[in-house]
Amino acid sequence: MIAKLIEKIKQTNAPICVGLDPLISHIPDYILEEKIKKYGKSTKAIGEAFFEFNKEIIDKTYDLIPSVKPQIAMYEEFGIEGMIAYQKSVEYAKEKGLLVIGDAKRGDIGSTSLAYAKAHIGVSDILGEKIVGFNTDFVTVNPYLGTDGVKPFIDVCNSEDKGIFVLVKTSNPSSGEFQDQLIDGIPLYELVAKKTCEWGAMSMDGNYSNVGAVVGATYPKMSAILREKMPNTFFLVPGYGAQGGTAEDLKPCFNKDGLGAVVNSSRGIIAAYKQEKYSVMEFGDAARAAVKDMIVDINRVL
Ligand SMILES: O=c1ccn([C@@H]2O[C@H](COP(=O)(O)O)[C@@H](O)[C@H]2O)c(=O)[nH]1
Repeated sequence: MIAKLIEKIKQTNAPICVGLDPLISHIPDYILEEKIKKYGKSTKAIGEAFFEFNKEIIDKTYDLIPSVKPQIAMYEEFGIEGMIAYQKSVEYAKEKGLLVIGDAKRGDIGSTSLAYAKAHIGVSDILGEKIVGFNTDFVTVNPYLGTDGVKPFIDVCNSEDKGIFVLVKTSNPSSGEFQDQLIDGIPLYELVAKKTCEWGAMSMDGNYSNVGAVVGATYPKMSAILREKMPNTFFLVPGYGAQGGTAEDLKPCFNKDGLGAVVNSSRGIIAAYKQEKYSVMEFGDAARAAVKDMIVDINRVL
């Protein structure tokens, strides 16, 4: 699957994914009011509003980008109706030819991880009938439980041609609390990186592995170390834009061939219409313009 992502990045010349992280405060009033009129102040209204919002963002950007990354938490907040909006958004993005990275940060004991892997990137068997759950192309994985918590995801990557991104060095301010702790003189994030490379060797897809790494844009010195230690690992890089990561900060995430990373921006794209020059009706056009700016900004440093 990573080879497909790389192919689409080359086609679009855009190593980016648009984060579909809707919040009620992102939804234009005219959409929210229409849904509330129809369904009342309910989770159904929010789910419908989220899908309409995402659909417009996808319609206005799909020809420019290789991928989207819906953040499942934003949908889970609204229970079943939120999850329906998640699934509909995943399906719609795929219909438009986009690859979908489900940001769910799953991971548990082996048997439970297998269920998560099947739910997000795999297939399940119902009395001989094969069915898919969310059917995303990639899912983010929390490695805290170790190899038996990650291996089921790798098995599913291999059987279904899918991919995962393992949390290695996250973008948030407190990420160092655990991730930077030294163990025998080596920071934990480097140990996780080493393990991720070992896991990656079990699922190579061309020059890169289907087992990628989440590496935050906000720690460029650490990204440089990781890039050197993980030459065959593709990075999913959050933290650009709203969290302060700049194009210069992203540079170390890429290999010399200009590949090796896909950069996420969520609020920076989907809430771009909040700038003064746009009206609320133009939220899709604002997202398109923000994507174009992001592509130029990143290509400038590659
Ligand atoms: O280290 C991490 C891992 C995941 N994320 C997720 O990426 C987006 C970032 O959103 P922005 O609005 O572009 O800041 C969000 O879904 C996070 O949960 C991350 O930020 N850092």
